[in-house]
Amino acid sequence: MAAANLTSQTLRLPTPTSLSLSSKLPLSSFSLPLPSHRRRSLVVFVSADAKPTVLVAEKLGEAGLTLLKDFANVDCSYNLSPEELCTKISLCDALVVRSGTKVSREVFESSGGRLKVVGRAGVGIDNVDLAAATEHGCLVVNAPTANTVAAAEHGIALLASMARNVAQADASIKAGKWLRNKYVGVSLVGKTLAVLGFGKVGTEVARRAKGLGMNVIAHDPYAPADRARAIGVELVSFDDAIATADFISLHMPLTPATSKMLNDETFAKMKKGVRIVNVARGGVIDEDALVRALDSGIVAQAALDVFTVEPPPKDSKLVLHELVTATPHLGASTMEAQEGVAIEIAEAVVGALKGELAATAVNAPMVPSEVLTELKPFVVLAEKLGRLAVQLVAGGSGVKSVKVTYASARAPDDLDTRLLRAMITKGLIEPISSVFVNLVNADFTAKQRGIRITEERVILDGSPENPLEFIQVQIANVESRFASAISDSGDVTVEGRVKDGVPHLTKVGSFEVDVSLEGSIILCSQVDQPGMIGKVGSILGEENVNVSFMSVGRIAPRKQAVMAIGVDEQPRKESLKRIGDIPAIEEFVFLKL
Ligand SMILES: NC(=O)C1=CN([C@@H]2O[C@H](COP(=O)(O)OP(=O)(O)OC[C@H]3O[C@@H](n4cnc5c(N)ncnc54)[C@H](O)[C@@H]3O)[C@@H](O)[C@H]2O)C=CC1
Ligand SMILES: O=C(O)C(=O)COP(=O)(O)O
Repeated sequence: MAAANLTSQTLRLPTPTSLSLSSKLPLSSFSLPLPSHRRRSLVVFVSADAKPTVLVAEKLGEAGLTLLKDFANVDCSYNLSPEELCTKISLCDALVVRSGTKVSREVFESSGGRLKVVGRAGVGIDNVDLAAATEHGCLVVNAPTANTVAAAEHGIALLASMARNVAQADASIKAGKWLRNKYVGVSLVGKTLAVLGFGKVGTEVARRAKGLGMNVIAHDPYAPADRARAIGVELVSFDDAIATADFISLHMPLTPATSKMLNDETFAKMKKGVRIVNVARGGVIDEDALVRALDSGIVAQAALDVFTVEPPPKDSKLVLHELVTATPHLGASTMEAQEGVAIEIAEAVVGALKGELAATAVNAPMVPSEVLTELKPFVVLAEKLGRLAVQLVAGGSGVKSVKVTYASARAPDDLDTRLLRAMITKGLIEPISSVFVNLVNADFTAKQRGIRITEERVILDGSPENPLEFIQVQIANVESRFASAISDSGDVTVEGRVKDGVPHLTKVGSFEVDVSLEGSIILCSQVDQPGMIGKVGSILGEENVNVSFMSVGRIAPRKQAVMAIGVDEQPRKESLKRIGDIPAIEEFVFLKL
């Protein structure tokens, strides 16, 4: 996830002797104990009571449909027009598509915030507007592995049938002809195949092509050379690949960087008579330039499964070209792949609707479940610290600059802070807006609201058993509703730790306190003196407000102090006024968690 407005740095400090170690919680799933009126999972926000509705907009294998139906109301509506999709989507929590449905910005806008998961039953997500999905807090998941072999096999099928003119010869014999001289082909053995895009499909194509006796080279700026070497493939530059190859097979995703990678200029650098296979995306080739290259003889033949516009126009020069073998985007269309993809996507969509973090998330960080289990109490702490900090800011002072400090005995690489940062952002933004923030849209929402979050790591000495010792949230350049919350650095500051699995507030401004972060909190500031706890406690008792925790932090005996009181119920306005009226109390604030 892009985090353009984030910076981080690392400091090393000794471990404070007073630190208590938090215990690990045994957790089977990831649902956060938020207040019941806003009980939401981290990733998606589907009401626990109602069965979610999943719109399946393209044909999906039966096994996947069964999995979806076990959990949700499933509406299978194929061939919807863009307008029909926009109308239906406002009634759906999840949408499942293949490559034939454009999930545009209008779809997210039309959903009215209800659409929380888009499942792409396949690999390529170029038909989904990922930026719009992220802006709308909608998780996008795909099924990245189940159709790899099918796509690779189709690539090999196209390669071999193109080389031997199978499709053209078949059409000719069916037209009553017997043209043995016209359809003399070329051999594959000993020829050089350049695989462009050495990912899952590209690797499987390379492996199979080697089995056919081809010399395989590959170009992929991001692929590790040792993975290529392991199957006897040499990684080369793009120019070397296209200049050397007798056959070129395309396997990169369609992105702004790969769009029209094959164009007049690059065709001109190819070996005359090269043959091209495309089972990736039509848009990686400039199709008009390919027609020109076929006509001029630079490209001897092309075998295409994918097109810039699908289906291509009936009079497409490319499809009708006699040197072109074409199939209607069949790469993933085997019985086995479709069953596998359907199961893979149904599991991902159901998991996401249940609030689990998806392993195949495209627009959110993937957090392994063991990391989640360990981080869970800190995730709760992070959100609550964000909530407390923002409520301490006086109205009118805009939150623009937030510094988060994570203190841990672990090495920086061992602590993934994306989840914590997202939850702090959620805590900071939700109390002051109507926006729901989740892991998908947290960084985007912060950036959009002009909030710059900087992260700092403090590396503690000592046992790295726990992921974190404390988290501190500081909001700079703001006034506070509670002056004592301003620390020596001039920032609104709150700090918390996890104790026995429960998040605690342990610092407000420069005052050390200790109150568990359950229910709500009253903070009072006064000059330390006997009887204060009793006075406040008895007012709350008379008002039938249950106190869960009380703690006083002070500079020194009988000097300035902050009293933190955890309460289970929200006190009435009058009760709070009575507390404020206690003569020794200089200021007080009620904070909802
Ligand atoms: N025709 C069909 O039915 C199917 C098509 N596909 C398409 O095949 C493509 C590859 O799929 P997978 O191998 O599963 O994805 P993948 O993500 O495993 O591999 C893609 C590879 O392309 C590389 N790449 C990115 N930019 C590149 C560039 N500028 N030049 C060269 N390589 C670049 C990446 O580093 C990555 O290794 C995708 O576009 C996908 O949509 C996949 C399955 C079926
Ligand atoms: O998985 C991919 O990227 C594909 O291109 C397969 O597309 P499909 O699901 O068959 O429409």
